[in-house]
Amino acid sequence: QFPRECVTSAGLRSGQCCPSPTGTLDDECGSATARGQCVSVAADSHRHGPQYPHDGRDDRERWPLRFFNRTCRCNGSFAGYNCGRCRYGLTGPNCDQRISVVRRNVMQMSSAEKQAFVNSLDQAKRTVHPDLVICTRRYQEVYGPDGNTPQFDNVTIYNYFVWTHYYSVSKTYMGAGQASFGGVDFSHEGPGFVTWHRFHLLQLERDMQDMLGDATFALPYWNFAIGGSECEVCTDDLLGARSAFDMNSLSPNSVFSQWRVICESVEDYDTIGTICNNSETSPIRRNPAGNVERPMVQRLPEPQDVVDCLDLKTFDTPPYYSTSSESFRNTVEGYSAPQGGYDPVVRSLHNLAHLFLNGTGGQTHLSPNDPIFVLLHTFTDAIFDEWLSRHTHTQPLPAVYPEEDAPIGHNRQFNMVPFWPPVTNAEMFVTAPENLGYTYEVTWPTRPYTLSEIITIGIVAAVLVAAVVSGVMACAMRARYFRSAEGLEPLLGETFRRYSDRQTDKSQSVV
Ligand SMILES: O=C(O)c1cc2cc(O)c(O)cc2[nH]1
Repeated sequence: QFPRECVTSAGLRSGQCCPSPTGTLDDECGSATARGQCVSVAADSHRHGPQYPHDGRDDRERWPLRFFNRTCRCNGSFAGYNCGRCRYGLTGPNCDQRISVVRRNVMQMSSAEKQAFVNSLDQAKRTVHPDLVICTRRYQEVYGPDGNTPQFDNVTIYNYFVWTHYYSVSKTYMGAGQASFGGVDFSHEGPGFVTWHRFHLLQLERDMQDMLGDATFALPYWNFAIGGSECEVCTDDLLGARSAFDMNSLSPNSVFSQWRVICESVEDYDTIGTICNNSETSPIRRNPAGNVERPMVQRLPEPQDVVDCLDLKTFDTPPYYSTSSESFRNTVEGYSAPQGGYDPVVRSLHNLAHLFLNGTGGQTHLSPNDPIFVLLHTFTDAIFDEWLSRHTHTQPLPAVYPEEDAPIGHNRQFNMVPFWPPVTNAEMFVTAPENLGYTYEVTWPTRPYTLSEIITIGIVAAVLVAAVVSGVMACAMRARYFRSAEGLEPLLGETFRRYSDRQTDKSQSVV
């Protein structure tokens, strides 16, 4: 959420977070080397949708203005909270070398690659984030009981990934004894669903690249649209098999059975207004296809669902919410049928994959605690990127992304909560290979042919075959003709000569 060096009492009171990449004076945002400068934060001021009627009550409104109003703006290829890093897809001291980050199907990785990925996730679960810390109190209480002890915690790289998701979905605290307001979600049920989760993954990938010292490290994906009720990534060489002792737990042979979740105490957050911190509590729970009360979520999405969803032409439709129809976003998110029609009982694609997991991964405030979340969302992001590349030749970007009237947090220029430095939905609404430096190695399922297409193909094929056959026959006859004309067919020539000779002899004898 915020750089460690900004959350001192003085830093918070100044409202400015413009550190120097070299740690020297007079070098805010690397201004001494023209990397960037300290500027006022631009926060979205367009009207948001009617779902949130409590303006003024939530720290996340007009993010991040409740905490900071000045931040670094980096020049050219530089990026990061102090402009000490490079934009996505670039590396080197001057950020002028291209790098390629290729996200691959986890099922096509070698055993050694799978093992390396599992180990790197486990390392991220144990490594304290080098730069960022999380707030553990609402802004009203953030200076601590004595007014001079800022309430922030260190957090590990993976737990930061979990915490940011929790913070974005948590309810609005309405005061002691009042019910918290749940009709708010800064990362789901709106157009920002795809952009928010895209940045969420990029942040984790970047943090893991830094942790590993490998700028090409790429998060893999799980193609969950394979139908059936088997969780193919739930094996001990990947995300953990089912425990033989407890249907809802992970096998002790998986390192993930040792993981403990954060952000479980929702009751406290919602009733006494606390915020999740880095404290780990219970193990991950998962029981794929085991929700007997909801048979509809016992099967994974089908390949055809991806085909149908990618065919939808409109990015999002009013009210830009979980009730939108004919919206690509609401369909890939999974509140609509794969063909786009909204139906309140339907769960498809991304939502269906979450609910299929049936446990930690199926509850929004907890779901990233189960590392399957990473693979599920890289695939969701791959579908989003494929949609962008197929549909934006005809529609200009970012104009198809709503500028106003989306649910709070989801307007085009809204800074996505709770990321730092501020990053808007619009900045993630771009094709990944050209703008964000990563690609997916993926083959998309294709639509089966319709009856009229099959008939047309049959007719065209028959005409082609007839044309080829008649062409071949014509050539053969011509060849034969030329050979005979050149006297190259002695037998026929002989027969013909003898016959004509006989005719000649006959006519001579008559005469
Ligand atoms: O009920 C749903 O549709 C549902 C559950 C769930 C969990 C999760 O972590 C998400 O990110 C989305 C989601 N949707």
